[in-house]
Amino acid sequence: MFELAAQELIKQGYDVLGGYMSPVHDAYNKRGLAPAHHRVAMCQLAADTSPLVMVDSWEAAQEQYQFSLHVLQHLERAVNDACCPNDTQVHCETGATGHSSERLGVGSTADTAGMAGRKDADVKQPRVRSMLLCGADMVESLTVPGVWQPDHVRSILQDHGLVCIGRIHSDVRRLMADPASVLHEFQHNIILVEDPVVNEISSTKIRSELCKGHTVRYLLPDPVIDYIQKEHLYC
Ligand SMILES: Nc1ncnc2c1ncn2[C@@H]1O[C@H](COP(=O)(O)OP(=O)(O)OP(=O)(O)O)[C@@H](O)[C@H]1O
Ligand SMILES: NC(=O)c1ccc[n+]([C@@H]2O[C@H](COP(=O)(O)O)[C@@H](O)[C@H]2O)c1
Repeated sequence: MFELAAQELIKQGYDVLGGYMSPVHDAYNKRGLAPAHHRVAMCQLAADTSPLVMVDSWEAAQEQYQFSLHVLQHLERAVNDACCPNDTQVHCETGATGHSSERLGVGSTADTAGMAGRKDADVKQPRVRSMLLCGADMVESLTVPGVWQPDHVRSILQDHGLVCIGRIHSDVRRLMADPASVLHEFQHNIILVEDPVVNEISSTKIRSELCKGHTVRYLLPDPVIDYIQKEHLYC
């Protein structure tokens, strides 16, 4: 997901600093999830060899569940504080065609955005913006009543933006074409990326295969598989 997102953003003229995986808080209570400290450790192992992807354990470490908007806000603050002190930052408006002066972090609530960046006290640095990276099923969920708070959806779309990786069974283009939809209103802030190699990988399916004792080799990085076996997760 991160590689596809970064490739598309760079093609569109963005300056991508990196991607963050942010494992969800245990209080999200999604069935089948391992405890957060194990998910943070597995994400770290998966990101270890990536020059792009990092892990942010802030969300998982909070006292209660955090909404995705607040995770994006935290990430943006943390990256900007680390990249450049306040007095060396400038806000950049994004033009319709050129984003080259904008620096981005991409966040995926996978149970995601990024940073690197030069620090030059003498030069005004553009502010980094965090974006939500997710699959098309999650973008669809933004329009399902009761799942997300409408003001959060507006802020995510307006202030941050979305990178959406296509998933079969999810038709985001159709939703975006509906003039009544918030996705239509903010379509200029939604970047759709089609995976050239369609994959139906789902974390629920992987957990289910693990539970049956079946192989998941090549679906997960080897160090993550080793960790799952060592910690006896998902069985
Ligand atoms: N194969 C995939 N293609 C595109 N996006 C994906 C894919 N798998 C996961 N994602 C996205 O990654 C994010 C985190 O997904 P999550 O960990 O909930 O896994 P999931 O596979 O969507 O879960 P489930 O098995 O419950 O559907 C979501 O935004 C989801 O849409
Ligand atoms: N209101 C919200 O901020 C909101 C609602 C639903 C899911 N999410 C996030 O989406 C991610 C994936 O959730 P699911 O695995 O349930 O699709 C999680 O990180 C979760 O926190 C956020």
